Formats: sequence, C-alpha cells, structure tokens
Amino acid sequence: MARKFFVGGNWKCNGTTEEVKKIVTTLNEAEVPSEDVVEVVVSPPFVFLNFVKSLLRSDFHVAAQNCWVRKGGAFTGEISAEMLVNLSIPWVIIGHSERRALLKESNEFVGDKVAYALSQGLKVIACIGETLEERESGSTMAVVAAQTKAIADKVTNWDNVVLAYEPVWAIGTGKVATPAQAQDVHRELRKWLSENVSGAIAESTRIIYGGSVNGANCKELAAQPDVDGFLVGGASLKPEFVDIIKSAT
Ligand SMILES: O=C(COP(=O)(O)O)NO
Repeated sequence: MARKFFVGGNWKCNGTTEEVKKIVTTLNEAEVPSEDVVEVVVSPPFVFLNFVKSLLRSDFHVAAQNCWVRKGGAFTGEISAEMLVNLSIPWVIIGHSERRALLKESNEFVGDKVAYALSQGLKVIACIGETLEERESGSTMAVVAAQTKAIADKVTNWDNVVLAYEPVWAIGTGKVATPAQAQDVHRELRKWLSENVSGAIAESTRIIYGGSVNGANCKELAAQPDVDGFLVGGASLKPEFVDIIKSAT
C-alpha cells in the first residue's frame, strides 16, 4: 500500500505575531499537491497554536510541540493532552532530541507520553535519532532501535503514529544526512517494525526524516523508498517550506 507523504514543520521556539502571520500567509497562498498526496502539519510554539489554527488553510493541520504524560493538574508549566483535545489540536510531537537532551527525557518517559497522547485520541509524531558520537561509534541502529522499542511497546494505535528519524548531528547543523544514510536507517527501522510489531505495521507506518532538510536537498531524500516525508525545522519558517511540501512523491 502507498504511504501518504508527510511533511511536518517544527517551528520550535521561534516567532512573533507578525512573523507567524507572514508564514501562515505564505502557506495559505501556496500551490501544493492535494492532501490525498501529502499531509502537511505545522507545529508552532504553544503560545501561537490556536492563533495559527484559526488562520491556517483547512487542508493543513497543526501539532503541539510535546505534551504532558498524564492528566493535567499540579504540573506547572506543562500542557496536558486533554487541553490539546479540547482545542481540537490533532497532532503532537513527542520525543524530540532537544527535549531528550535539554530536559533529560528518557526513552521510557517518551514512551509514556506517546501512550497517554494516543489514549486521548491524539496523533503522534514520535522522534528518535542518534548523536554524532553514537554514529561514529557504530551504535546508530542500537540506539534508534532502543528508542523505537520504548515507543512501540506503548503504541495502541499505529494508524495515529508517524516515526521521525532525526539524527541529532544533522539537526540545525546544515549537515543533512545523505540520501543513502537516511535510506539505510529508514530501511532498518522498517525491518525492525516488521520483526518486532508486524509486517503490516512496518508497511503502513510512515517513517519521516528530519535534520537540515531544505528546498535544495529534499527531492533526492524524498526519492528514497523508505523516506515517507520530513520533519523540518529551520526551513519550515521560510518560503522554501513550500518547495519541501512539493517534493511529495
Ligand atoms: O529538529 C528538526 C530539524 O531541524 P532542522 O531542519 O533545523 O535541522 N525537526 O524536528
């Protein structure tokens, strides 16, 4: 079965009201393939989430950047899955390497967040990826397999999960993975899903790439058989994000 191409835009901790309006205007005016061909999900910072959702074209969708792992309450600073549901925010990014590094989010904690988000009916972009040190030591697959296992063990509905392979050494560095590097890991991840979950899930689950994707390198990456789309950081704040959406195959 064909997997629908997925292009996520992770705006991270960026934006002012004026900048957000400009980005949304560019997106709303973009001529891109229909949503039967490509699924587009942008993820503004929480403070702009509802604002963007109110302005964004109806064939594009929004995601929150992370959410709390259990019911809301006395968790100062956190955003609960229930709040996202209440605001009809359909997607959430979980397990981003910046959260794993800065806030020491463990594989287990990421798995718990995925489980809770799915239990509340949210769709999850679940992030994994190795550091440069881990790659150079030859432990890439061991690391991403452990990260994937911690997520897979808690997934109750694979239809609502997109797996984002984002090598930490490529995030924000301009050092994009080569198409071969990306395809190698994506193929191994799909094999892992087939051996540890099921052949059908392996076949249907979208595995997207993130890490210095831009308008110039997206086409070659998109042409790889196991690259089902992108999770774009810096370039999602620029007009070239439209070119990346157009790279949908
Ligand atoms: O973190 C990323 C990728 O960021 P860049 O595209 O800026 O490398 N996506 O979630």
